[in-house]
Amino acid sequence: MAERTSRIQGFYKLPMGERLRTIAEMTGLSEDEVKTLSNLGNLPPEIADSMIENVIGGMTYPFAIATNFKINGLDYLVPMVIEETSVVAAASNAARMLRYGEGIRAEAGPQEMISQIHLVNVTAPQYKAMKIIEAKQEILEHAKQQDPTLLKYGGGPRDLEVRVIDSRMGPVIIVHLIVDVRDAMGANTVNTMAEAIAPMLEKVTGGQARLKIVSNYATRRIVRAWARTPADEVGGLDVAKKIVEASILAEIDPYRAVTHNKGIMNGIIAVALATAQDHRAIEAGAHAYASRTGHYRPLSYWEVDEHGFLVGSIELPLQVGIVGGATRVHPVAKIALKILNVKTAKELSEVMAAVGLAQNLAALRALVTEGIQKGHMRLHARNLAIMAGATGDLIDRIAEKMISDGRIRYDYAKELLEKYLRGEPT
Ligand SMILES: CC(C)(COP(=O)([O-])OP(=O)([O-])OC[C@H]1O[C@@H](n2cnc3c(N)ncnc32)[C@H](O)[C@@H]1OP(=O)([O-])[O-])[C@@H](O)C(=O)NCCC(=O)NCCSC(=O)C[C@@](C)(O)CC(=O)[O-]
Ligand SMILES: NC(=O)C1=CN([C@@H]2O[C@H](COP(=O)(O)OP(=O)(O)OC[C@H]3O[C@@H](n4cnc5c(N)ncnc54)[C@H](OP(=O)(O)O)[C@@H]3O)[C@@H](O)[C@H]2O)C=CC1
Repeated sequence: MAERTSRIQGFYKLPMGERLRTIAEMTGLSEDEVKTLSNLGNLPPEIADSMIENVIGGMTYPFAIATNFKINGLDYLVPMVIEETSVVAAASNAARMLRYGEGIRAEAGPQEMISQIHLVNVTAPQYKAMKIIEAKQEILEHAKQQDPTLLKYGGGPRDLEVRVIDSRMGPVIIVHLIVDVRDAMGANTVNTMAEAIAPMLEKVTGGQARLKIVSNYATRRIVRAWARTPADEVGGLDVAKKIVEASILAEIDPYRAVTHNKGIMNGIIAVALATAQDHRAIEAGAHAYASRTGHYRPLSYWEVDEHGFLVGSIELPLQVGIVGGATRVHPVAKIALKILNVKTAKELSEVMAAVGLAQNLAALRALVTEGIQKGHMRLHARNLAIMAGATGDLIDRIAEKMISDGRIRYDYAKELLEKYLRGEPT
């Protein structure tokens, strides 16, 4: 085995196969392990090697379709990529409960991103803030020139906002460039514009521009979804009221709110992965929004209305695109968008918010009725059987036996496997 060291100068310059061999030799990977790792699945090697750096192989997650979604009166087949059992089943389950009327309603506002330009060493910052406002049209015009394609699609810079913030290094000026990015996630677009206008801002203020970068706190890209369904769809008024109690717990206790929101993100991130979105940006923005009052809150609420219907609503920022980033590079993301059949980034964000709301309902309903483990662990039983070493039809036999015995555990899966292999009765 070659010496194990992390200092590998010029590793990135090696061809992908050589990088893999280098790592395999250093870490003692077997031939089988090398073969598994080098399988890029449905990603062509040249794409894999250019999407990120130092690539040595691929890792495939399952690609699934959540069924039953009716959003704004339209049926959607929702692609999901995720490693967690029961998320897709749960989304489909709740989507079925929310098909009443037009199904889940969803509405996103303009697709505006914020880019920040951070100015330091500005003398008389309050006055200079006014001078920036005075030069606004000229600055926006310059920003516009950076992206003719975006202008062609009706997007482009919309506004400039200026704040003076006190800090431990004295006052700093933060300029927000607001850009309608149309169907792109928009980070690259607005970063280019921010860098282009920074010298103008330096000239106007006499200060120095430091950071010029998108803000992932995408408060100008809010999406809302809401749904109303007869209580019978979720198991009756008693269940509906318990779902409301669970929702209230998330409102008063951040320890619960974080898990409540995690359940929402199960659905949103699964769609984000299937369509190759920047899911870190989505997560960061969503959790910041959940804390906007200074207190971490749930992103969704459940209530019972005056007719005894269960009603739910969700509001969060979503920064997603159907062009740009990896969305048109990854062949599977392109297929996902085709299956989803969304025409704009706005529509994609509406679908994602609706999925988040349904995902949340499925989890809360399970939590206030049979508990999460029953449905989740039933579906997880096959994973445990595989982890224990089962193959072929033994996977289902072991999973079913664990479910019927109510003992869905790894040690029991192992015990059953050994018994089956020895031909003993179980
Ligand atoms: C798991 C279910 C759906 C079973 O639920 P069930 O009542 O046994 O399902 P069912 O057999 O009555 O089927 C109802 C529908 O569910 C779907 N469905 C049902 N089974 C499948 C399956 N195998 N594969 C795909 N889809 C499935 C399917 O759409 C089906 O409709 P149909 O097609 O028959 O007309 C239910 O128990 C459930 O919704 N559980 C919630 C599970 C969940 O939320 N999992 C997320 C992971 S846990 C977590 O990370 C988040 C959490 C929970 O901590 C968040 C929080 O605390 O808020
Ligand atoms: N903090 C963050 O979130 C950061 C994220 N990123 C990354 O940035 C990427 C996303 O940036 P993004 O700007 O979307 O990517 P791209 O630059 O790849 O795509 C946007 C470009 O697509 C072109 N375009 C074509 N059709 C349209 C349309 N209908 N609507 C809008 N634009 C259109 C535009 O011009 P043209 O064709 O002229 O390019 C536009 O500038 C992601 O990979 C993300 O991970 C990068 C830095 C920081």
